[in-house]
Amino acid sequence: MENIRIGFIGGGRIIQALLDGLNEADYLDKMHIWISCPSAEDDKSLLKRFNNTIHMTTSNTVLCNNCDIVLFAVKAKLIKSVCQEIIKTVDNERLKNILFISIIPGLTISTLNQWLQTGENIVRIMYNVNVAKRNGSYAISSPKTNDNNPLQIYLKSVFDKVAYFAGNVTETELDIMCALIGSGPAFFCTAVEGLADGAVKAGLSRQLANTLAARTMLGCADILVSSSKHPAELKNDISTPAGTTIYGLHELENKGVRGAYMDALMSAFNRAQTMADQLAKETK
Ligand SMILES: NC(=O)C1=CN([C@@H]2O[C@H](COP(=O)(O)OP(=O)(O)OC[C@H]3O[C@@H](n4cnc5c(N)ncnc54)[C@H](OP(=O)(O)O)[C@@H]3O)[C@@H](O)[C@H]2O)C=CC1
Ligand SMILES: O=C(O)[C@@H]1CCC=N1
Repeated sequence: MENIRIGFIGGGRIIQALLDGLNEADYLDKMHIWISCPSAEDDKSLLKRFNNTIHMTTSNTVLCNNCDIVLFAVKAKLIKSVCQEIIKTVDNERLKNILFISIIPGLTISTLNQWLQTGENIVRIMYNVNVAKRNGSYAISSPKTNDNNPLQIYLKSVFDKVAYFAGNVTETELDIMCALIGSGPAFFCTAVEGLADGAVKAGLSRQLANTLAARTMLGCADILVSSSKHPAELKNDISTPAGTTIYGLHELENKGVRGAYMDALMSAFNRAQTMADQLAKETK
């Protein structure tokens, strides 16, 4: 297992978050990691940042020829051309031995399979930027035939170092999780930013307001995760009758904050499904 080589096609923000987390787990130097991206030749900042523990190339073909697991981490609009490039340039037998992973929202295993034509060696994963601090969440969607695949077992052991495993789920559930865990950090950031802005308006310094808003969210999440308390219970514990909190909560209800979060989740989920449909049409 220790000799398994993982390649990332695309080395952007979500891959760097994963590498940060694995580095913090003291695991990066025990792995064999390749990254391919157009800027690999000119930009050595990732090599520096990870102490040359990774290999970088501009060639997706070189990466596929050197890796057992290949994870697609490019923008959705590029994925078809990347797959076409790979099937043209990499030997067919080699392609069949690779476990392909996609973290691209919506993109289904069936669409990827039509482009790659390598059988059932395709798995979808969704995870989030929180892996950078080993506090991520992830889920897998894969054909049953991959359950005992040593490459998938190894991949899971890697993600387990930096993220909570939400389970083996259907592809629709993975799209819901894309909205909840993938986009969720951005949704929470808007709450942190709004609360901090309010504190600044009331007179607190920007730095203190940002730090305290974020730390308040962190502490609250810790209680909810460790106690399995319902969020409404914690909210009720905090709300003194005729006190400050219930006045603030009334404002949030007047502005429809819960409906706004529900709409945000549904909109992100629907977007993943629309992207899936658009990508599926590209196979025709
Ligand atoms: N950001 C997030 O929180 C999450 C993102 N995702 C998904 O992951 C994917 C990547 O997202 P993210 O990391 O944020 O995006 P970024 O824009 O940060 O990174 C994209 C990467 O793709 C590389 N790239 C561009 N063209 C090619 C090519 N032809 N071959 C190989 N690599 C290429 C870029 O390289 P260069 O810089 O050299 O151009 C860059 O390293 C997206 O599909 C996104 O939806 C999924 C879950 C969470
Ligand atoms: O915004 C996006 O499309 C990606 C997927 C989840 C988080 N970022």
